[in-house]
Amino acid sequence: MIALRGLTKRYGTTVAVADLSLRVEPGLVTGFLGPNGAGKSTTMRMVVGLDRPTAGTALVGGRPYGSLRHPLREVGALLDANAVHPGRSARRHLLAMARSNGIAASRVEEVLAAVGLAEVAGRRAGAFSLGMGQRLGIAGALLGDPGVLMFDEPVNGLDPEGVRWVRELMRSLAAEGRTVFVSSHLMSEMQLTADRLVVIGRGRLLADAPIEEVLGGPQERVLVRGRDLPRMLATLPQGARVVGEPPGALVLSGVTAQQVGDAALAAGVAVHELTPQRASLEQAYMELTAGSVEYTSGRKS
Ligand SMILES: Nc1ncnc2c1ncn2[C@@H]1O[C@H](COP(=O)(O)OP(=O)(O)OP(=O)(O)O)[C@@H](O)[C@H]1O
Repeated sequence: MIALRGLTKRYGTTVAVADLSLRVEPGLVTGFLGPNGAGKSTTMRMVVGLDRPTAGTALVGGRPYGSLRHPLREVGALLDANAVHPGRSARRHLLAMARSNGIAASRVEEVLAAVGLAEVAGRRAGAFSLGMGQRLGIAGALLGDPGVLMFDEPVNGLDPEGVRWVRELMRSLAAEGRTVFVSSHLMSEMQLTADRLVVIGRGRLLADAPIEEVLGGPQERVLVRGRDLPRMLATLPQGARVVGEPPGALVLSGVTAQQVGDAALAAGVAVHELTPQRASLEQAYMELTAGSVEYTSGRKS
């Protein structure tokens, strides 16, 4: 578990992280979201002792990172995939990390195979592609078989197969009972991967909840396309509302797809499409962070 209490970081007059208190629980994938500059990387860096909090605490398994004897066995982190000596091979890089943390050299071969780098492990890390660098960073995080894992933008630069691999890896690490804390700007990917979400903006906590709650619960919308839709509206149950009118269709809330289908049948209206629509995380995220975006393009929409 990761526990933050009143965690605060200032750089001069910039408040990067402001009084953040939360727990990242084991057995779940917790997504960490926020606009550029929101303070995600700074928060993660403080958890692993790379930055000193101005105030507050960050604990891993109940202890400060600095007091862990073999930190890589407690918490693995992918924070900056470029933080590898470019002249070193992937294998030598991992062997050096293993040695300093009392980890068996055989584990290096295991993680190289797990991330798909076994065949290129002898090559200079400096010649790696962005995606290979990410895989090497993930290998480093997994090296000590830790109970807590943090990944800052792990799918950055990965191809679709790699993105899917990361998703499955996160899910399986959580299923093994580990704590998985992962930041990303890819909302569609987070929607598929995370159980819980922590959203911050300008260093402050905006949401800390199960993903379903952030998405606004199970109230579905239903898109219906067909002929004579206005005729059908009269037969819908009470509570049904039209919330959108894309060309040739209606978007309804307050009813299920089944109720809409039944109402259409009762009204003798031909239906060409009937689709339940879930709120997208992107939409929910945009609404949550609307007031906290630091860097915006000039265009207003
Ligand atoms: N070493 C530093 N010196 C001064 N300011 C810093 C430093 N590191 C981060 N900041 C500032 O702290 C704020 C938070 O930055 P941080 O990198 O943690 O955000 P982030 O949420 O990870 O952003 P992104 O999504 O763009 O990676 C920003 O305003 C940033 O400019």
